[in-house]
Amino acid sequence: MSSRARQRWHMARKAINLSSRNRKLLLRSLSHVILDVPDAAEDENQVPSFNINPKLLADMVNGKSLEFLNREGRVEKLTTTLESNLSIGISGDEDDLLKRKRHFGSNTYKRLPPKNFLFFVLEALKRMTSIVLLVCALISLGFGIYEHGLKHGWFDGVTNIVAVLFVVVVSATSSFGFSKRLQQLSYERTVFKVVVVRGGSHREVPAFEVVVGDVVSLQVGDQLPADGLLFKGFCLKVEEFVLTGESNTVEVTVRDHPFLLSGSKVIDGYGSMLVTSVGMNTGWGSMMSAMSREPDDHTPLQVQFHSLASRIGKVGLVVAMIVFLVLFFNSGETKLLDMFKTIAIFINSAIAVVELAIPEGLPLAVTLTLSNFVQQMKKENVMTRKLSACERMGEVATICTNKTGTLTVNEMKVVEFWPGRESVSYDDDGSIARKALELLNEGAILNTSSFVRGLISESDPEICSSPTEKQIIAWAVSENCTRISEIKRNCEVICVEAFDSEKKRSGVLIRKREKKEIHTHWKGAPELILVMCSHFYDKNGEVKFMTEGDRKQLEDIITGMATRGRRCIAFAHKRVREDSGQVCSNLQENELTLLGFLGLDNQCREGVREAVKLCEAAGVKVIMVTGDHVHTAIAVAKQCGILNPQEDQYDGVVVDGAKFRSYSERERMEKINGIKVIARSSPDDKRLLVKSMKQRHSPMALVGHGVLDASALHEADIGIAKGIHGSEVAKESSDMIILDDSFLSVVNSVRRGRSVYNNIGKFIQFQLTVNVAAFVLNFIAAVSFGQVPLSAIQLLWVNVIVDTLGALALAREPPSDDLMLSRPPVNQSELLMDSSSTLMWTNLAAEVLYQVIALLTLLFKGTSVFGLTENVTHTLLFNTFVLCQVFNLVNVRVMDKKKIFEGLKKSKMFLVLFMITILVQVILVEVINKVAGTEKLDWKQWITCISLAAGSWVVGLVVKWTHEKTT
Ligand SMILES: Nc1ncnc2c1ncn2[C@@H]1O[C@H](COP(=O)(O)OP(=O)(O)OP(=O)(O)O)[C@@H](O)[C@H]1O
Ligand SMILES: [Ca+2]
Repeated sequence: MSSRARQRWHMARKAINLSSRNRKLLLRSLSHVILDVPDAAEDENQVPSFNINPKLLADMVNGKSLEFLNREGRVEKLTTTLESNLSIGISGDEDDLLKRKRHFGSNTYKRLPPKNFLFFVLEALKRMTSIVLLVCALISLGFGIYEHGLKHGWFDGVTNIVAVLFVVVVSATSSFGFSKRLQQLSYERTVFKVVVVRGGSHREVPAFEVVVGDVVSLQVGDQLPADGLLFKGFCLKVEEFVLTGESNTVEVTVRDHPFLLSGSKVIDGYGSMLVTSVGMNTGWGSMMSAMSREPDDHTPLQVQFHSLASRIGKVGLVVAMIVFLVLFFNSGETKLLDMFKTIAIFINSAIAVVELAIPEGLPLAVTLTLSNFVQQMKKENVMTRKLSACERMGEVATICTNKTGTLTVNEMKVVEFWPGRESVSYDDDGSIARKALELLNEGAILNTSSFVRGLISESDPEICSSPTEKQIIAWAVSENCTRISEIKRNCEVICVEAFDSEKKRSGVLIRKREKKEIHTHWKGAPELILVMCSHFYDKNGEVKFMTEGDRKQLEDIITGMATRGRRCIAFAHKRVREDSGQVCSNLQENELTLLGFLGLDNQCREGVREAVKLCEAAGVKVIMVTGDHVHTAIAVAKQCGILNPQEDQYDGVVVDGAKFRSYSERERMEKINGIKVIARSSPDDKRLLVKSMKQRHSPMALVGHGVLDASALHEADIGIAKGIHGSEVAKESSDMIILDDSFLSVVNSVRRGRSVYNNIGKFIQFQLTVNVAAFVLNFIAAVSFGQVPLSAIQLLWVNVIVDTLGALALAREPPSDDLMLSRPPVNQSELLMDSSSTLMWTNLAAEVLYQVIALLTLLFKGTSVFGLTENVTHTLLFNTFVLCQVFNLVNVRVMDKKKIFEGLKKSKMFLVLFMITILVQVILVEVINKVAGTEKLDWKQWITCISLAAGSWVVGLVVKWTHEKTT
């Protein structure tokens, strides 16, 4: 026996032994028992893996019990108990992770089982129209059997029932598919990554893989993946998640308040935590579990169409009743038996009228289109978090975007260095004063919230941080040969003020271990740093007092750099006297010495200029909201084509954030139209911008990334977070995430959003043409002949084409390029009413008119003029009707273009469905005549049908041509 087989045999024997001891286990399936055993076997050998009860740990953090923590010997002791290490984390190998998951559980939460298909079928069955139709179909079945006996009488009744069930299944499928999509979205919404330290190196892992004992690095904007204890941190503030759903800001400190709750958000500072409970042991986990049922996120269009479909259905019912009554009172039957016979036929007609009238296809088409949108967008680097965003994207009239990484590439480059008043070019002999440069490097390395991923490689470390900080550190390392580990070894960080877009600067307080000195380092937007300085280092390394003249000169340097499009960062420093042992905890903000400026170049992304142009053509305004200097903003805006080369700061197109904030509400509303760039903005400006836009009822999309952008993202019509450099908090408040951070993806989703409306418009046109044409035809036929001309199975087939094939074929139509050209954004409230839909309505009316006339002529004249039998006439009618719809589908696909075959080759789905429909139609007419109630047609008759159907193309062309001439 191989060792593996022996092992399994061994396990199985153990299992049986075990289960015979424990009767309960036997009740479970055997495979389950066998799988369970390895734990038991292992547990027997190395009894309890961790000497602590997960429940107690959970209670400690939830109850914030310092007492318990102290009893357990604080974080240090707990770390040992949890077999972790505060500096190198857990080992993170498979066995270790498995052991932790077994004892403490994994960081996932139980989800309620999703609603199954049957649920939706029952839902659909419960609708009034379905019930009425089903009852009618049953009655018609009863009459059929009564009249013709079981053998011959069941057919029509059963076909009717199938037709009703078909309607039910279609609407259930669409709701089911939609609920699955929502579930997928709600799952994707909860997935995020965190940085953990395992085996001594930083790694990014999905939050649900975090285990108890993990050391997690926390930065501004992170979401806490689990409950835990802070053991190292600076000015860490979190917005705490409370079970009631409220949130409040809490300062977390290592000594007095180290408790961190899962689901909270870091809004300031940074730190590291030790994970103590995960998954269902946390308050967040149990809440998420309770909420895991898919949210009710129906989009406006869906709501609109659901109610439209059910309203039409009800109207259909009423009309059917009228048809029935008219027929009944006109029939003049007196004998009871005959009366029943007639009723049965009338009921069949009534069902036909209603079935064709209900556009179940509408909600289905919307659902399919939206699903398709989400899928396609994912391929194009956009993750949809809220389904309604798909539609709203098509309405967007303004896109407010930041600059760095979105309009520009994610990478920056240090291209200018000004120690003091002179710039340094690297071709120089490197005669920069050592002292100042050393301090600057120190500031660059320590005054940051970045961390090095993996093991530190001194020459080329992989730094995780914002593009700015990444570049600054890379510059210090490569140009100045700074050794990160050496600096970190020599200095201890005492206090930190982390960078955020509001403060626009960051600072640290460090203690030099050897020299016993304390230093303050600041870096940030140069104007802000300059005002804190009283001295400066000049190029030769001398500290000089900053006269007004010097200050002016330095300001000019800053403006000059900005005009060249650089992001400028100033560095300043101060040595603070070591007060004997006294803990120094605040950063000094005056009398600093300026160390120098760095200028970072940030090129525009490829294609941004074209994308901005495209937006302009599409009537979408682009506003750049950046934290950068006014001149930097102008330079970059000109590069991207947001500003014309002549436009200037003084034209009202560019405003300073401070000025924008100071406007009164009215002023802001007046000016907002002209604004194209907001510079030196704070996150609050974005909120003000969103608010004003909302007041103007102009739908807007906002791109954001920082933690402070969250509320603006939330309030914007469409909040778009950046995938790479966006904080978790920003992502959480967004409707969409651009995974590649690129502005091009935003523009692309506008195009896709428009195609959602476009495709739905096409489908409405198609579906309503069939509905109305069939309805009118059947109504007239029923009233004049007492019977609809189509047999039950023919009706069923027509309904299949109408409700599903059309939706399937049109929902996947790729967006055409001209969706963005010379077309204003869609206006939701005017949907189906605005100018672009006039064509749709005219088209619809013309098609219906043509079809009804053609078909009625066939119906009324078929027998009398052409001498056809009644059955051949009806087959001709049926065939022409179906072919008309298929031809019209081709016509509708391109809506307003005259070249109806353009791009047809690319629409694979469309072609396949087109072929299938025609094939089935041929089979119905030529092969299964008996079942379908048709008569074989000769080639002349086929040509007649096809020519009549092709008439719908002619009608379409005429309408499009007239539309073009009149507009
Ligand atoms: N890590 C940092 N440390 C210190 N100062 C910074 C840092 N990053 C940026 N700054 C300074 O703060 C200013 C604003 O930067 P911020 O990152 O807030 O811009 P933003 O609002 O995100 O704009 P955008 O992303 O459009 O460029 C910059 O011009 C720069 O001078
Ligand atoms: Ca229908």
